[in-house]
Amino acid sequence: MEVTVGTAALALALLLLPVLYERSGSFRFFCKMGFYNGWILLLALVAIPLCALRGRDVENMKIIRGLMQHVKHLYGIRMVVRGAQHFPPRQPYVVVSNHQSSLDLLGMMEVLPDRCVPIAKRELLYMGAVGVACWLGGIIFIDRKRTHDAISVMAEAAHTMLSQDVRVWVFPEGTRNHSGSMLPFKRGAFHLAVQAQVPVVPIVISSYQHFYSKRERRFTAGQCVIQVLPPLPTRGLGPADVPALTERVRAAMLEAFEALSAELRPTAPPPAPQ
Ligand SMILES: CCCCCCCCCCCCCC(=O)SCCNC(=O)CCNC(=O)[C@H](O)C(C)(C)COP(=O)(O)OP(=O)(O)OC[C@H]1O[C@@H](n2cnc3c(N)ncnc32)[C@H](O)[C@@H]1OP(=O)(O)O
Ligand SMILES: CCCCCCCC/C=C\CCCCCCCC(=O)OC[C@@H](O)COP(=O)(O)O
Repeated sequence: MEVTVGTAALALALLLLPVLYERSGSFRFFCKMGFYNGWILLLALVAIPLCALRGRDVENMKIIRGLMQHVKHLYGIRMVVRGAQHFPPRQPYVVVSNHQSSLDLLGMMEVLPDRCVPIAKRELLYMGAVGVACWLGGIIFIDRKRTHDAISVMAEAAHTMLSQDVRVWVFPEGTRNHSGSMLPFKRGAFHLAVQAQVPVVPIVISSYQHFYSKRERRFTAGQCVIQVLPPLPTRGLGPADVPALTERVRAAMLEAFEALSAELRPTAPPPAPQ
């Protein structure tokens, strides 16, 4: 008897889920984000055995990129890449991009150059299969609570970039930023570029505000532009030039971000007839 009541309650709950999904924006938002994380976890489980054949190797980022590229279609996000010709063809460089949300992974995987690894917070390593896949992909981990250690990891990365022909992707805001603008930039990426004497390639991912907002629990289909800006050379620059370089790059990115926001902002609906 108890089992029957339990089964009936479960069946009713399952029947109600689609109704709830249809009616409640918040519920839809949590489902979509939950599925996003769950799907990436599943993809990581697929990636691990494929990547393990090579061991920890930046070439594995091609496998991770390939596995991730369909995810935008599941969410109806149309991605347009502009300025891809700005990527220097055959040399190491440091990519810097704005960081709005974990959805940035989709934009990153859309344009991630070959032999390019992100710098990520150490906590990602502990996310089960995702952490293992990231480790196998050669992602560089830093402990944000230990500035000195983070700086020595970056100094090591400067050597690896040159000796093993590796590119590095950094989110210079240092954390996700939902504000619809850009936080001040931390200087690690720019020290890295100057130490390795390689160019900085800024990438701007347009605002998600018109289709995604964590605060408003809104997540619909939408369009996103990923704009690659012209690279800035660092040859001949030293540590003293880093603050000015950081500000120059941030100003260029902010200008592009605002131009894209204005371009993509949905136009107001025409006034209703009187
Ligand atoms: C299929 C499965 C798929 C799985 C998904 C896979 C994809 C996963 C993708 C994951 C994506 C995940 C994405 C993520 O996880 S994003 C989060 C992690 N990323 C970052 O934090 C990167 C940006 N942060 C920085 O660059 C910071 O500066 C660091 C972390 C380095 C230090 O930060 P901290 O806050 O501790 O200190 P500070 O910035 O106040 O700096 C202190 C002083 O040191 C100077 N300084 C800094 N650096 C260097 C240097 N190298 N050489 C010499 N000096 C250096 C600096 O100028 C300053 O001096 P001054 O200027 O005040 O005099
Ligand atoms: C054994 C433990 C199992 C735990 C399982 C957890 C499963 C999680 C599954 C998938 C997570 C997919 C998203 C991973 C990539 C997110 C990258 C990201 O955006 O990191 C945030 C970081 O840039 C800034 O961090 P904060 O904004 O400072 O915070």
